[in-house]
Amino acid sequence: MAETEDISSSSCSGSSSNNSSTSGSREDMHFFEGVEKLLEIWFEPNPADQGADLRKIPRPMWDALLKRVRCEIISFTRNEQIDAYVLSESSMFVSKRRWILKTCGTTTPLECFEPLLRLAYEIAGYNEIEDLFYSRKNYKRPELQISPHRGFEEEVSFLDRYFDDGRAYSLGAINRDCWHLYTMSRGGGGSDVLKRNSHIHLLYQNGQQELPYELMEQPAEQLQEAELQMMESDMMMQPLPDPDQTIEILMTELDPKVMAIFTKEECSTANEATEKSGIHLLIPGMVIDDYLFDPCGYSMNGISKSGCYMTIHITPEPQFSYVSFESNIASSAYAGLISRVIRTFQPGKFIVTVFANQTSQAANANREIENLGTIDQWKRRDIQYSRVSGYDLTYAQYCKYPS
Ligand SMILES: C[S@+](CC[C@H](N)C(=O)[O-])C[C@H]1O[C@@H](n2cnc3c(N)ncnc32)[C@H](O)[C@@H]1O
Repeated sequence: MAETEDISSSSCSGSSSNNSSTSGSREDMHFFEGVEKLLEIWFEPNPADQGADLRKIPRPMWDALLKRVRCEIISFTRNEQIDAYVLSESSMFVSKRRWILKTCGTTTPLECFEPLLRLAYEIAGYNEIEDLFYSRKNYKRPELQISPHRGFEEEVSFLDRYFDDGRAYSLGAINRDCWHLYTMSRGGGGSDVLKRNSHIHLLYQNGQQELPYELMEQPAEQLQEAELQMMESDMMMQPLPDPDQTIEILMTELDPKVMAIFTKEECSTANEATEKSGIHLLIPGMVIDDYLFDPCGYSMNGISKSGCYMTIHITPEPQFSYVSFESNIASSAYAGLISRVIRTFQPGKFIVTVFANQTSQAANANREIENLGTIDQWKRRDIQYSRVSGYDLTYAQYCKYPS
C-alpha cells in the first residue's frame, strides 16, 4: 500500500520563518510534519515480580532511548500514577505497566522498540507485551520521513518482524484523510514479543510429537478448528481487562487567528497561551505542564491524580497547521469534549478516533459517534467502526461547512 499525501491543500495563507532542527524543506518553503506517530505498549503483569514498574527506568536511560528516536525531553511532571514528559517533538507517558510515546516531525519511534523491550525486561521487570498499538494519521509530506517510517507498509514490515499475529488496518479514505493502525494483543490470541513465547507457536516449533493429544494426527481443517477452540478457551479463562479508553482528535486547516496564540509574537509564555486559548478549560482538574516554542509551536501534558492524562500539540504555521488532542479520560458521552476541543481550535477538518474496551465507561462510544452526524458547523464525511484487540474502535472524519 503506498503512502498517500494529503492532497487537499490548505486554503490558509501566511508565512513562517521557523528553523527547527526537524523541519524538512522544499527549497521554497519551511515545513514541519505535525502528524505524530503514536506507540502505546502495555506490558503483562509479571507474577514473579509484583514490583515490576516502568517508572524504575532512570532518566539517563530515557534520554539515551529518545536519542534513537531523534528527540529529547524538555519538561517533566509526575504524580503517584504517571510520569509525563514533554519532548522536543511531542510527549512520553510512563505508568506502572503502560508506556506511551507520541512523536512528530521526522522522528523514528520504532527505532527504540528493541531497546525499550530490553529496559522493560532488565530494569522494570517485564517479560511480555500484553498489547501494542502503533497508529498515525497520513503524513502531509511522507517523502520527508526516515526509515522505517517512509510509509505504513514499511512500518508494518518492521513490526511484523517481532510479532507473528500483528494486524494492520487503514481507516478512512486512503487517498485523502486517513488513519493507520497496527495492533498486537495477547488477549486477542496474538503472539508474544520476538515470536518466542506464543503458546501455539511453541507447540509447532517443538514438533508434532509434543502437540497435545487433541491436536495430533488431524486433518488441517480440524487442526485449525481445535487450535481456534484452544485459543477461545484461553481467552475465556482470562479475567476481565481493566477499563481503558483513548480519544484522539487530529485537526488540520486551523483558524489562523487561533493559531496566532501559539506564537511568541502573541504570547510570551506557554501559560499565557494555555489560558488565552482556553486549553485549561478542556478537561478540568488537570495539572498542566506546557511549553511554547520559539518562534512558534506549543506542547502540553496534563495529568490528574487518578492517572488520567491529556496531551495537546500544536503546529501553528498557516501553510501546514496541525493540532492533536489525546486523552484517556473515561466518559460515556464524548460529544461535549469533542465540541469543546473543536470550538477551541476551529479546524477546517478533523478526525476523531475512540478506543474503548468492554469494561470502559466509553464502551458505547461507537453508538454515540454514529449519532453525531453534525457538530456545530462540522459535518461528518466518514465513519468506520471496528473491533480490534479486544477494543471497540470508532473512526470518524468531519469537515467544516461552509468551507
Ligand atoms: C513540537 S511542536 C508540536 C508538534 C505536534 N506534533 C503537533 O501537533 O503539531 C511543533 C511546532 O513547534 C515548532 N518548533 C519550534 N522549534 C522547534 C523545535 N526545536 N523542535 C520541534 N518543533 C519546533 C514547529 O515549527 C511546529 O510549529
